Amino acid sequence: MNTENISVFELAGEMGHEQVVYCHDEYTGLKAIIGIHNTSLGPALGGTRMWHYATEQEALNDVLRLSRGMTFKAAISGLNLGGGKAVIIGDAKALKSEALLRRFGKFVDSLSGKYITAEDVNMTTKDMEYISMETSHVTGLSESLGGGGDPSPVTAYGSYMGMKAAAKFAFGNDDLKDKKIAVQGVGNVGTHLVEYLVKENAKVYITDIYDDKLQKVALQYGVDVVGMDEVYDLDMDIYAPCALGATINDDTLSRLKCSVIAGAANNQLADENKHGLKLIEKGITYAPDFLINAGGLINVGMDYLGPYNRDRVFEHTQGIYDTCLDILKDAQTRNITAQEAAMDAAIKRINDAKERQGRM
Ligand SMILES: NC(=O)c1ccc[n+]([C@@H]2O[C@H](COP(=O)([O-])OP(=O)(O)OC[C@H]3O[C@@H](n4cnc5c(N)ncnc54)[C@H](O)[C@@H]3O)[C@@H](O)[C@H]2O)c1
Repeated sequence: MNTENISVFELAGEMGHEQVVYCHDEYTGLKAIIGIHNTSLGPALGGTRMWHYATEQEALNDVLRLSRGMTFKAAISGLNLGGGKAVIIGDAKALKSEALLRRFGKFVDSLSGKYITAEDVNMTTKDMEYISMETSHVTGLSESLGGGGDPSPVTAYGSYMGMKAAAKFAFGNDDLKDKKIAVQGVGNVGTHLVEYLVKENAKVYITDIYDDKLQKVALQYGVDVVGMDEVYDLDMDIYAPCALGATINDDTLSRLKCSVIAGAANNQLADENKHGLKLIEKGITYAPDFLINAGGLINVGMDYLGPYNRDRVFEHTQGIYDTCLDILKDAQTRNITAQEAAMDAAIKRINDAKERQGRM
């Protein structure tokens, strides 16, 4: 969609946003936009991203797109939370300061809990600490401050659960022993995922941009390294994208020989509809990304709703297995893509809440 000449109201109307808040502070140089997409299920939770956007329009598009995504992720995860997100415009290295973050915290506070912030790209747990000096509507604080800490192990666990459910659907059982699995990206999430897979005696292959990371993980877990492009031609049962989005596209779909795709990366399908349908045509079972990578959100969400308990977080995240299996069966019955079935389930939960509130 060309959004250049569209007003904020038109854009928000088209995407279903409730509120868009512009935050400005001359002294600290703060320019931020908070997007509150939907609060039917609860307060809108989503991280703050700091990015050097080329234009304000680009920042607006990003915050609207990301906050909308959070609504569906929270809904499908069974959390009583809505979807929101914030962007701070500017180069984090040059502009980020305690004063700017605290000023931003005051803006978050002015929304009285309708929006809850957390970490995202170019933000750290330390930054969350500064924000928390001005508002209690922040989550993702470090463990030393009583927060849930690093969400990546939980995201990896949820992705692992989603992968097992997809395996059950595709192969008739969820045992990953001897399954050939390629993990693309051994960063925070990918490395934890490798650990789960190795424990189950899967045959794991890894790839990454950075050779040092690859060697370290290969040595630690005894797994094989494959080339960054070679991974798409690998003779494998399961492909687990844990690096970038849009790796399922026209090019890779003509090469992938796997039976299952299940990984943590966001927006894996370059074109949700076109490539979702192509996956059905090729007989590849696809575990919807926003469903199976929701462990991180579950971690920060349960941290905010409190009291935080790591065991409860993992228990809730385990539920991704059943949800994923239900979604895959539903998609098959209705002959629609898994992504579409997952979206329908999320929308249904939101509409049920609206109905209870007399808003439908
Ligand atoms: N961290 C979380 O809790 C979380 C939650 C939800 C979704 N995700 C998504 O999961 C993915 C991984 O997150 P992360 O926190 O592990 O990030 P990360 O930055 O720690 O790891 C990503 C890894 O992918 C590698 N990589 C980048 N491009 C690559 C390529 N073309 N081929 C192979 N490797 C490549 C990077 O070198 C890095 O090691 C991201 O898409 C992220 O948006 C993460």
